[in-house]
Amino acid sequence: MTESVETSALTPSPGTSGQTGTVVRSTVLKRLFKNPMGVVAIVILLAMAVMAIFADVLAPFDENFANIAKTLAAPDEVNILGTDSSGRDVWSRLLFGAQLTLTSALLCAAVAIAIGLPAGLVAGYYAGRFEAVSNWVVSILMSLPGLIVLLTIRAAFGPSVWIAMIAFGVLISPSYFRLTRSAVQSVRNELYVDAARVSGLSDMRIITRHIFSVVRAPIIIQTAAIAGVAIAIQSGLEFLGLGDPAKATWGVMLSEGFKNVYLTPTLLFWPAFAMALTIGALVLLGNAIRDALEDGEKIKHGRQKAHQAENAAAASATKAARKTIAAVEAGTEHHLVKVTNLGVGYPQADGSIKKVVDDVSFHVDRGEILGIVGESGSGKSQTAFSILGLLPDTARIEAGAIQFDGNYTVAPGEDKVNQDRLSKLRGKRISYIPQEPMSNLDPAFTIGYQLVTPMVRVLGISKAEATTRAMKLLSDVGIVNPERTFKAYPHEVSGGMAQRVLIAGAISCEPDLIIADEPTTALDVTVQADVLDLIRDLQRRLGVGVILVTHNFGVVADLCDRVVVMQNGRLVEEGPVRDILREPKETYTQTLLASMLEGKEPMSMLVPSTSSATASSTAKENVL
Ligand SMILES: Nc1ncnc2c1ncn2[C@@H]1O[C@H](COP(=O)(O)OP(=O)(O)OP(=O)(O)O)[C@@H](O)[C@H]1O
Repeated sequence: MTESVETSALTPSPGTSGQTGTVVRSTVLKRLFKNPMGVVAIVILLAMAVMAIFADVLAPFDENFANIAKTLAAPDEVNILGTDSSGRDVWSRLLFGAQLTLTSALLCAAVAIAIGLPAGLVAGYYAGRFEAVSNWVVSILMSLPGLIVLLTIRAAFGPSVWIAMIAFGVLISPSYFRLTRSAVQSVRNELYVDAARVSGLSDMRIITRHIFSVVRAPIIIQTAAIAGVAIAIQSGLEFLGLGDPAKATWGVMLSEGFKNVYLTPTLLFWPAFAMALTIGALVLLGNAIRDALEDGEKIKHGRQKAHQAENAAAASATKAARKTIAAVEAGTEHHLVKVTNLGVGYPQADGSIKKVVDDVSFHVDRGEILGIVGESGSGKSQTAFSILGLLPDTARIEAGAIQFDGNYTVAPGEDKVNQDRLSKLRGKRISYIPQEPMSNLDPAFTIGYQLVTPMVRVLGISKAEATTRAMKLLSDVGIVNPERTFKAYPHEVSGGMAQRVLIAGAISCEPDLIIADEPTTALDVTVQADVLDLIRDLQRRLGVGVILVTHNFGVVADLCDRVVVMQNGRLVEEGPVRDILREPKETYTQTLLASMLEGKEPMSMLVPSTSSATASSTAKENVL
């Protein structure tokens, strides 16, 4: 779990799950170095850092060494950038200025992080009183006029750049607080955080290990921006003459340069140039990090570049293939759906492909219910989504073909589901019953509206006609009071009713194929049987083909004609349900069957029952 959490923090794309955080971190760095913008920014910042660190060695003079015999001098071999109005070497002051300006900017960011980050983490995670109090403090800090506060502090403590930057760090800390708090709020109820809690991890460990990883990336980006702002603010104050004249900072140099702008404009140019370069590099670095973290896109582009030549050849082959895609393999046209050697994969950050469906073949005919069964993660939904054309953008069809009613939706050689072809079928000839009824109904519209609109659009019937039809459909799916449900909003009906509504929606446009993805998982056991009966009944009446995705062999036994068993993305066994239930050939199928609730003895019987064996075998026979 830790790995996936770390991964998700750095690479929001789902396509990276399953990798270790280390792999992802190293690829983020790799991508950063591949980005010219990032490289330029890093080179500039490194150069500035070297200037600052080795100022004592690199500077030919002390920052305040003044040669009054040589004021406002033009550049020569001794003073390579000339001298200022007091005869001080501009190059030496620039170097010492880099030291002070950069470290004080970092101090400002460090103070802001030290206050804003932990407060944001705790407020976001615990909410409640701490969050309320922090919000108050943050509101007060944000309402303070920053410049006036800094001027007051300067008046009270003198012209110390350190004190000014610490104060500015405090003033700017709400930006870190708010950033962190919102990021934490968005994940604190995620299942993996709950799982970490349930597994007994302490709050501190959950926050530092699971939650902190979510804010790490935005904090880095924010810090690049804040450091730039700190340099600008600090220089601004010094430019106004509020800095310590005894210290060489870029702001102080700017102020002095301005006084002599007509005599020696370069005095103003050099510190301004150094500042612009540094702030620009910080902004570029922030952008480059952000781009490097936008994993999915980058992987896509990276792969596109890496395979440009390959793709060009493939594209022309695909074009040629497209012209001839109309003809599916002879003798297979009658199948409603035929999936042939399907492979689905996700490109990973390290350039590899994570195969989630591998060499899967099956077919579904009209009037038939095919069950796809397998444990969680076996690739059932990915197979169903390939047929529906609902795979995420990052997914690639690695191999094989899919045909619907005698035409390819994914022709051999194509690496994406053809959305042009699918959009003509989806919602019209192919419909979908999802797993989570509630989250698939829009809470902003009534159920009636959500049923009527697609019918008007797809079937081209009038609104009145669609309304009558919707009422009938609601009654067909067993809703007792169709009028009331029609007018209700999704939150006003139960989960079972919502699933019935979705089933009504799925059959409303008279499809040829219904794909139901775990249609009963989110429902109460008492409602599950009703919904399964309803699907069976509708399928018989309407003669549609159904693909039922489930992890439950009991559902398969109840409903399906044939079954496909999947494990780790591969097809393990296929056949008529009766045969598979009676004589499963593969060990995996036997294990799945054994895990069915029916046919099992209670695990902890208080009184051993001699009749349990008989009862369990009777239960299994009932299933069969
Ligand atoms: N966007 C994605 N990027 C990378 N891998 C993914 C993505 N979506 C799914 N997977 C992976 O594909 C594999 C198969 O997932 P799929 O959803 O098909 O499983 P399933 O058998 O339907 O399981 P469940 O019953 O839990 O939904 C899993 O290992 C999953 O992690």
